[in-house]
Amino acid sequence: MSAIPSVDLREFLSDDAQQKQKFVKEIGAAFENIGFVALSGHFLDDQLVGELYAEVKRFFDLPEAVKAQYEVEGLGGQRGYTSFGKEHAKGRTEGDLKEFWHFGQYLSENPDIRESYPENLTVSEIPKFNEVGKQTYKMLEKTAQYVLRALALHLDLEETYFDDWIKDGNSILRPIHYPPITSEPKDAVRAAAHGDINLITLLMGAHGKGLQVQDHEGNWIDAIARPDQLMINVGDMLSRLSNNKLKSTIHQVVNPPRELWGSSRYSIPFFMHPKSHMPLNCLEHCVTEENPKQFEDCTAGEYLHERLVELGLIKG
Ligand SMILES: O=C(O)CCC(=O)C(=O)O
Ligand SMILES: [Fe+2]
Repeated sequence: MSAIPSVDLREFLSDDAQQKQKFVKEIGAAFENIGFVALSGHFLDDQLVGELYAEVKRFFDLPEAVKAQYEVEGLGGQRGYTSFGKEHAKGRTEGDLKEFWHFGQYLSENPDIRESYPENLTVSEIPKFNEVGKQTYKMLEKTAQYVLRALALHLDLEETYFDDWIKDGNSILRPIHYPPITSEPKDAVRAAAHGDINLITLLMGAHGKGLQVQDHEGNWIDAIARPDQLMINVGDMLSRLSNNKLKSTIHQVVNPPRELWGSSRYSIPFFMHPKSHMPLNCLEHCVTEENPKQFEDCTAGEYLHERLVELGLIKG
C-alpha cells in the first residue's frame, strides 16, 4: 500500500454532487497532510503519452551540439534546453544530475500575453516533438484547472476562483532526462530535496522508484504512481496563498542502486503557474489566531524571480 492517497478526477467531473464532494474532501485532506496525491481520470490518453515519451527520448538522444543550439542565454532556462548539471536546488552548489526542456505558454492573440512571455523554441530536427509537447501542455493545463476548482471549494472560495488567474498563465511543461550514472556521483543526486515553486505540479513518469516525499516525521517515503495516474503536489505558491493550510512537501529524486546506474529516468512535470500579477497574499480566512500569517505579501511574478535566482537559472 502506498502512503500517497489516490483520487479519481471523474468523481469531480460527475453530475453527482456527493461524488464531487467526496473528491474535494479527499484531495483537500491529502494536501493538508502529505501534500501529494496520485490522480486517475485525467485528460491525457495513452496514445498521446506514448507519443510524448517517444519524442522526448528522441530529443535527448540528439547530439550535444544540436541540443546546445536550443540553450539560449538570457532566457533563464524558461524556454528550450537546459544542459546537464546546470540547475541546483536552493542552498546547494552541486548541480542536479539532469538535463531538461521547457515548453511554455502558447501565445494567444491576446497582445498582453504576447509581451509577457518568451516564444517557445521549435526543434527543427524533430517536428513532432513540438506538436505532442503542445497537445500535452493543453491537456495538463485543463486537468490542473479542474484540480484547482476542487481546491478552491476546499478553501471555501468560489469554484472558479483560480480560472482567470491561470488562463494564459505562466505554466511550464518540463520533460527531464536523468542520464545513466557513469562514475561515483559523490554528493550529487538526480534531484536534490526541494519544494516546487508554483501552484500545483502534475507529474508524469513517477512509475518506478526514485521520487521520494518527506513526511511530517522527516521520513522519506517512496511516491510511486500506477501507469494511469499522475502524481500531483502542492507548490510553494499555493502554500503561501493558503497560509500553509495546503502543504508544499519537500521531495527528491534519489540515485538508483549501483546495478541500475546504467538506466536513464525520464519524467515530465507540468508546473502550473498563474499570471505574474496574481497576488499570493495569504487568504484572509486562512489567517487565524492559531495560524497567524506566515508569509509576506508578494505577487507570483516577484516570487518566481526570487526563486529562479536561488536555483542558479538567472542572475539576481
Ligand atoms: O523526476 C521526478 O520524478 C520529479 C522531478 C521534480 O520534482 C521536479 O522537477 O520538480
Ligand atoms: Fe519537484
